[in-house]
Amino acid sequence: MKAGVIGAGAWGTALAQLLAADGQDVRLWALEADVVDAINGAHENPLYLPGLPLSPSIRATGAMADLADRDLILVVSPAQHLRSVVAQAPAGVPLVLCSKGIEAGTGLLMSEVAAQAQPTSPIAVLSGPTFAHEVAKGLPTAVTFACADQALAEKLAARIARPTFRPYLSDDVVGAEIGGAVKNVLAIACGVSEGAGLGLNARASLISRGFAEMTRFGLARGARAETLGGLSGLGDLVLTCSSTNSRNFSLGKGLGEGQSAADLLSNRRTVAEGAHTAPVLRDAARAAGVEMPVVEAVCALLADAAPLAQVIDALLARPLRPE
Ligand SMILES: NC(=O)C1=CN([C@@H]2O[C@H](COP(=O)(O)OP(=O)(O)OC[C@H]3O[C@@H](n4cnc5c(N)ncnc54)[C@H](O)[C@@H]3O)[C@@H](O)[C@H]2O)C=CC1
Ligand SMILES: O=C(CO)COP(=O)(O)O
Repeated sequence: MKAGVIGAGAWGTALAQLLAADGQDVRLWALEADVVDAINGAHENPLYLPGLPLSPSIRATGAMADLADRDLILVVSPAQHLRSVVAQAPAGVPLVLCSKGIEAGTGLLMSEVAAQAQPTSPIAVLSGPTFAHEVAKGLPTAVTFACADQALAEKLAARIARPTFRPYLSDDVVGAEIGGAVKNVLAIACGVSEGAGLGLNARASLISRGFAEMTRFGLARGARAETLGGLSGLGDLVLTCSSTNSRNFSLGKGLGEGQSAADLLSNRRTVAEGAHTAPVLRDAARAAGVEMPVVEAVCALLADAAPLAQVIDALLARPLRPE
């Protein structure tokens, strides 16, 4: 069994550790040479997953050609870089997409991007409530594992499942992807609420009304309601909207405390996917005639286009309507 992982950020490193925990040969492609050296030398990733000893059976590389002998590849780059890394991956090898987002410029989901970049590679999606550091420590975790081909899904999920890591199978690839992409934007909204001291009632309302937005958008794009209400939708929404362990929630918290989006987004090493997804999602929703007022509010704050008090007042002053 020869798995490869593309992307040695927090999540790619955690997934490599999960796969290698029983001594399996895992090859991990990293962008940064110092990350390659640290993983191969000291068996750690101080840049993206500090403080966690990694299995010596993970071999890091900076050369995509070193993944040529892999029979399964997990793609874990930031969403906006998925096209370029998948284009460099070996052709025809099953790809498990673990990035969460929508491509700027095209409005495509990650599976659609990957299908364009590697048309001969079978594609699956792994998504759900998964803080990287918890998975790397072996804490219990469940995810949605979606693939149009259910026989392949069973085979691949069995390769990835571990005693504390439980994939649930689905054939709703679009649903799994939309949940993961939209919840990042809603997590920014919940962070804003926290930073501005709006209280727990406000947060619960944002989660519920945000879930209504996710459902409306997902159904319009062909997702199934039960997928959106599952691990990759509601499950991940609840996780990411509740903790400063989430980069998206933390970004929102900064906004809610009055910091500017420009300052919060400049020079960050780690990715807050919701900031990239928000404007693309807003445009896609508008084009589809789907109302997403919470997403619109997040976009206004990210663009530093309106004062926080005005954005909050506008959300609360919307016309009364049936739930
Ligand atoms: N961290 C987490 O707990 C989870 C993250 N994810 C998703 O995984 C994806 C990757 O996130 P993380 O591993 O957290 O990243 P991270 O924020 O820990 O690290 C940033 C990553 O971006 C890479 N990068 C920067 N510029 C790049 C370029 N030009 N081309 C390719 N890669 C580049 C860096 O090498 C690094 O691997 C995101 O879509 C995220 O939403 C999904 C589930 C959990
Ligand atoms: O996707 C995640 C957990 O499932 C990680 O969330 P953040 O990217 O907001 O840290």
